[in-house]
Amino acid sequence: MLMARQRLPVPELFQAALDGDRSSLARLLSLIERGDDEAREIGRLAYPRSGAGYTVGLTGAPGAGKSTLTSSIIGHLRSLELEIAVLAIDPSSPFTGGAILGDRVRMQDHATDPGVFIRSMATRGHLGGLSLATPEAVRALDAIGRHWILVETVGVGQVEVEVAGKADTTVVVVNPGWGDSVQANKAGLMEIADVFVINKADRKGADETRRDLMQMLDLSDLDHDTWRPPIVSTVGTTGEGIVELWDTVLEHRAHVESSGVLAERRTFRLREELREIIAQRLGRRAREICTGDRWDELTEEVVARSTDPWTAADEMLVGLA
Ligand SMILES: Nc1nc2c(ncn2[C@@H]2O[C@H](COP(=O)(O)OP(=O)(O)OP(=O)(O)O)[C@@H](O)[C@H]2O)c(=O)[nH]1
Repeated sequence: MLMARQRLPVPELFQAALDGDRSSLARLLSLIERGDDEAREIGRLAYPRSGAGYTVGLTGAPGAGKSTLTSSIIGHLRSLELEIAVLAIDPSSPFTGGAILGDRVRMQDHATDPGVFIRSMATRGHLGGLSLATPEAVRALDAIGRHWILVETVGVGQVEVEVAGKADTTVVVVNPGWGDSVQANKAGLMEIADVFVINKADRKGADETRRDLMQMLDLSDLDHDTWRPPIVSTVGTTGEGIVELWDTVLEHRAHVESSGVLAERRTFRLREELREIIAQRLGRRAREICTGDRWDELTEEVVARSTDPWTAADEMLVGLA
């Protein structure tokens, strides 16, 4: 049965996922992660069916408690009888699927609940891959009817912040005494945060952290006229503050929907994605045309200084048309 499913053509796999088959959905996401022709085929099938879903990004330094919080959020949404999908993105890891999930024991609490779909995605060695694979995976989940999609990214580096910042609502998780762990990218986190969470609020220093954040928001030159990121305190391990956190996410959603900010953000993101698709295709074309006799000759001419790299590139680029 498993082998048969592995070999199913994409349209049938997609239909099986639409009919609720979880392993077909998992397989679709693996193909998306791989990023070859089948991924594009899935993209074409998913796109017209997507659009109703809403993504909530969760990011923060390793160990900030993202998985614990995600698990509590899942519990809350399930108590409201909502279905949910979680994508755990790890840009720095070459591992995928089960490898990371194995560590996410807390999330495993929900592993047998059909209303919850959890999946890890990694770079598979090419960093650019995730920037295209993540929105594609979100659309596939959206298309099969998961309308709440949580995207958790591990880490606070540039790539993680970029991936997290592409959600409809972005939640940045910090801890008491957070300063040092995220020093390198405080500005980046400030820029993407729609909601701040001080998790581990049971530890000392939570009040100072709140004051720090308030001060940073006061000093920030970001446009907070219509929405100033609220700060919510949580204790992920007990679930304290989770309802307030979720209500704040809902408030933010209502704000971006009614103000037109959501439509603007989505248009911007799609434009960026389109640019990225074109850049990747042009990159591939470039590799294709940079072979053969004329390429070898031109390289030699550049080495011999009988021509310069720019003139040589101009000649090769004629082949791109
Ligand atoms: N005291 C306290 N501990 C917490 C709280 N939330 C999470 N923890 C603990 O913090 C540790 C890290 O939590 P995780 O949820 O694994 O953190 P994470 O951010 O997902 O970590 P990575 O996946 O490694 O990035 C675990 O031992 C949790 O039990 C909290 O509110 N208070």
